[in-house]
Amino acid sequence: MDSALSNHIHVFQSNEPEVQVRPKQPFVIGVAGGTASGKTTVCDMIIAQLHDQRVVLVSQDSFYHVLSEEKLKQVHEYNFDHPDAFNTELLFSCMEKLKSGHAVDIPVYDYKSHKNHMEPARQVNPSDVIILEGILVLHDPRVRDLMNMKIFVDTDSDVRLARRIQRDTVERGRDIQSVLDQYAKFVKPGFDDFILPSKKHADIIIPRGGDNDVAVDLIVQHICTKLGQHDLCKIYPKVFVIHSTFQIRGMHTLIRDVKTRKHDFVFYADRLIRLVVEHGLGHLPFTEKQITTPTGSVYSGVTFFKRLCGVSIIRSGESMENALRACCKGIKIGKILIHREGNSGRQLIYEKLPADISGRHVLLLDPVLASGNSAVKAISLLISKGVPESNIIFLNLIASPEGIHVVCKKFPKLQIVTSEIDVSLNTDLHSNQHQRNQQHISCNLQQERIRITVATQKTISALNSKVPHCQINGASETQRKNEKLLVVLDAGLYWEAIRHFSEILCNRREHLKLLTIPSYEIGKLLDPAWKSKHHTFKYRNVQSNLKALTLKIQELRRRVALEEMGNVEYHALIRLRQGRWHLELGRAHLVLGLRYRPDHMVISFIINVSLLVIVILIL
Ligand SMILES: Nc1ncnc2c1ncn2[C@@H]1O[C@H](COP(=O)(O)OP(=O)(O)O)[C@@H](O)[C@H]1O
Ligand SMILES: Nc1ccn([C@@H]2O[C@H](COP(=O)(O)O)[C@@H](O)[C@H]2O)c(=O)n1
Repeated sequence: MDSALSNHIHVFQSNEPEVQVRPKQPFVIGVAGGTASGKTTVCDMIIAQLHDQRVVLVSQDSFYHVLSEEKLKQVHEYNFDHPDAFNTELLFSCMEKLKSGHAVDIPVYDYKSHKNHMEPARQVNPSDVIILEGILVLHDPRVRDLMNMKIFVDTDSDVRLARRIQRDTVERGRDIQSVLDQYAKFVKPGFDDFILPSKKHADIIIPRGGDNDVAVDLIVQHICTKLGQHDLCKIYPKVFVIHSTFQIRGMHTLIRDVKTRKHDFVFYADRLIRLVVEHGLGHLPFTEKQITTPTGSVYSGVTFFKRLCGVSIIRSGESMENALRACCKGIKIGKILIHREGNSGRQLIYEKLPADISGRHVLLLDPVLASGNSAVKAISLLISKGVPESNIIFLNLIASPEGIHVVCKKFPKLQIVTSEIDVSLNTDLHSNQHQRNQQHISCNLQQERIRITVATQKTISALNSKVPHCQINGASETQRKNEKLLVVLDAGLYWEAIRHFSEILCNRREHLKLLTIPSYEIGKLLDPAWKSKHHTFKYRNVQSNLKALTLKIQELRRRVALEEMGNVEYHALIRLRQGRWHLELGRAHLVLGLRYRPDHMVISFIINVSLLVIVILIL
């Protein structure tokens, strides 16, 4: 160690206990690149964007060896672009101290005098983010290993030379000739021999340096995510965030982008969901197992825990079901529907859970954990059904810090697996961004359902006017039931609507009931107990040569058997375009009826025509 320099670069202990001073490790970023590539400019941009974090910048230049008077006299012969020009031992020890939460004093380098300014030295305090910048910061493996993120600023050499001439003549007291001589003799060879080869260690290469604000934005977002996750994962050891890579950040960027098209959104959301599900499965218990391979050797492995089930929080949770099914063949999936009342109130509307759920590990599915209120309601329900808290793994794509606090404080043994903790969900949980996230997550299901729901609501209100109120016990009760029914229908739970609200539904006119709630037959498959005496249409009457329709019914049966209740193309089944109403419904019914039940249809057709004639005659 240079004695002159080490006198002035010292490391000191904080007086307070370590854990109180720095409860977490700082995030260390190394920024390397050729001379005048824009390293300092990129660092300044990162620091400006990380305005709410404590960031310190350390320059490798501060660790140039102190030159003897003799060397200073021949300074134009000195190679400042060789690794040996730096006191890397001291640099390493300072960075190590900073990383472990200790403050250090570092001198400020003066390029005009080629000296480290001893007085005053710069005190660098431990911070959330430490950026180490310099031409050769990626050269030494020990220094590299201290870094959480390694960046290489890659700028064209002609541009760098031009900048260097300008900068060194204006700011560093050099003339053009000396800059060019130094460049040819030391700077360029140093770049080729040491700086450029260190590029391979970089995690991120930024072409065009400070001009590349997209790269800087991505880096800042990544750092913010890491910083947010550090805190929460430390406070709550049962919170697991899947390892963030630029692939994952890229997918998150896409699913948040308002310009992303629906099918791209679904594709990337599905990819992320799959990663979360796979990660979540890794948190399940296992038992050790030895097997014999085809070559006769014994392999000591593990076997998965088999008593599992999924539970999705309707509606967005359903968008995670396919990923779970793809990973766990034949897994049972239950459902919980929670209705929001005001900002914090939640009402449980509907639940369908495996009867033996108390003996299973439960993967609770909801892509967005925002306020945590719905999650708390759903988890409380699972616990009331006998599921131990520690047997629940809550899987989501995006979690807000607030949601994590709410859930983890109430259920400290429950595990949360998420792909990202998003602080922006905190600021306004009911903001447009949040709503967009929610809509995005479930858009593939929702768009379908909204159309069906609007149509169904119209039908229900149209039908209500036709149902004599005396058939139901009291108008207010009817209203309440209708309201509940609409929520259930809104969730696409048609068979459940039929099962629980049969007294409202069974008095509807036949064809409208059939056409607006075509899942009736599926409901029957699920629960043969419900029967309507008014109902006449039977899909089993469909002629066997109508292959397409038969295949569709088989497909529906298969999906019902798998308990896959969402996303069924009901309209396609009845050959009706979605979003169409009265006329097309009537026409579709007439066509279907005439084809499959001509006897019935002809009679009702005659009755209708007769009624029409009577009305015309009266008028
Ligand atoms: N994108 C840019 N466009 C124009 N000039 C730039 C740009 N980035 C940096 N510079 C200039 O180039 C010189 C070197 O930039 P700097 O960020 O200090 O590079 P380094 O830290 O890699 O030596 C400075 O004078 C700076 O103002
Ligand atoms: N006394 C010195 C020390 C260093 N240099 C040159 O500075 C370059 C590194 O600084 P950047 O800001 O350009 O990254 C390096 O290439 C050295 O040649 C110097 O000229 N004099």
